[in-house]
Amino acid sequence: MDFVKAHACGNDFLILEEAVAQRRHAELAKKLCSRNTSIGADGIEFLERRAGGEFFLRLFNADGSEAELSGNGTRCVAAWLAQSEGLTQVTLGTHAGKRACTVIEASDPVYTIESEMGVPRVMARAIDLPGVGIVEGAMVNVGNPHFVLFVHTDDFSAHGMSWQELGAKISTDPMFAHGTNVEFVKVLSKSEIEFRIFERGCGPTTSSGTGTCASSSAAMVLRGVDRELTAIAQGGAQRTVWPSNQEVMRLTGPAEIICAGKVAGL
Ligand SMILES: N[C@@H](CCC[C@H](N)C(=O)O)C(=O)O
Repeated sequence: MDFVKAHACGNDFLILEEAVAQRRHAELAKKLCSRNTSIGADGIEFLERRAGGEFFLRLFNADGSEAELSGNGTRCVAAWLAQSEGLTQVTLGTHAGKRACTVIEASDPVYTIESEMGVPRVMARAIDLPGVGIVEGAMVNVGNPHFVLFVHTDDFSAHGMSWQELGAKISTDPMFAHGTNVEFVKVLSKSEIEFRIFERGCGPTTSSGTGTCASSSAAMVLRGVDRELTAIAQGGAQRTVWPSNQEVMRLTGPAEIICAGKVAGL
């Protein structure tokens, strides 16, 4: 079975052709994303080639759960199609709708790509978390679900817990029927935020495309920061542009093709 591995600011993905999955998506994700016993990744993008040259992506997290989309994963696939097929503009279907990607700089194997990420929906919300109490934040939908908290601590801790510990609790709390991604956001200035990510289905990651959009849109709507932002995660910075609440957000960041190979025994 052929695979490609790519990453965007350390958020890493395997890319497999949908045709090889044969309904084993969840099983393959759990197996191949394992970092000690297989290739290792935060998720798998299954790339389906449809009639008329259209593409469709199904994203499975490392725990085998299926998500609506990934921002970084989508960009990794766009980078792969740029490298392997010379496509500099590509629209990729996802369960959250189509995402148009444009290569704005190619320095193989690193591609800088701008993606249209849909219209974020931001709703301020306080949740009552068992054993923790009331947690103020925002539910944000950018195609997939996010809960964004604003923090002021140096280490992104909140409510007396590390962000990893609190992120795990929020991500799996039953009030989120389908689970949620969680971001801990610090506003550094009108034009810059820094954040940490606890991802539904894989835990802490060094970057997230949808997490970048969720954190940025929450900061724009609820903290009045600029509509063009630099959003810094542990794996690097991405840029977001959101002219108004009704418009599509654009996300720009890198994606790097790491390797391609064959999985033994499959
Ligand atoms: N890292 C991704 C998001 C992947 C999906 C997420 N874990 C979910 O379950 O919604 C990104 O870059 O957006």
